[in-house]
Amino acid sequence: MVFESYGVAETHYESHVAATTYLLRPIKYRAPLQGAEDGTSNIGSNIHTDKSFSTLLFQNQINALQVETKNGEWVDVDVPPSAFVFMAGDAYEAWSNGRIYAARHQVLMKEDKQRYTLALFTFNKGITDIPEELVDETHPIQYKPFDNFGLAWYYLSGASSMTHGTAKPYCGINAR
Ligand SMILES: O=C(O)CCC(=O)C(=O)O
Ligand SMILES: [Fe+2]
Repeated sequence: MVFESYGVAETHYESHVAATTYLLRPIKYRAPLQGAEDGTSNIGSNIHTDKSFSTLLFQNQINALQVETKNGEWVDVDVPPSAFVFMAGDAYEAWSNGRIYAARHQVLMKEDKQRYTLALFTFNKGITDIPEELVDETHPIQYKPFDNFGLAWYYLSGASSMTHGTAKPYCGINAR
């Protein structure tokens, strides 16, 4: 759908799918500790952006995900029972030449119940080029061709902020 809406399905979708690899991660979050005083026992996952191309989330009907909007407001994501959450990762942001935003998010546990999430991450193998169709006068090129796993290792090595996006620092043009 996204590739179609940008008019790059014919030229880029097949090669994209051929280069896609998947990682399924089941996650268990414990309920907040009762009586804990440090105020952090409800943190299920710290603020981050995903290092994947895309992420699909399915949860056991316990809401806890919060996403930051572009203007810095944190919103609770109320996920209907049989719905999935689709998130764009740093690689999607770079591939789309910054048109798609990899939102920061976190997991804050509120209910006194365990939470389970199935997270399906997609990553691109090899070097990902920025489609030339997504570069024009109003969208000058912002990212260099990049290696999605290289981006993830860059983050894990501690070379960039743990709480902000990794696309700009890893493969941004004029990155600081
Ligand atoms: O459990 C969730 O809802 C989010 C998990 C997450 O952000 C992640 O694994 O990257
Ligand atoms: Fe995430």
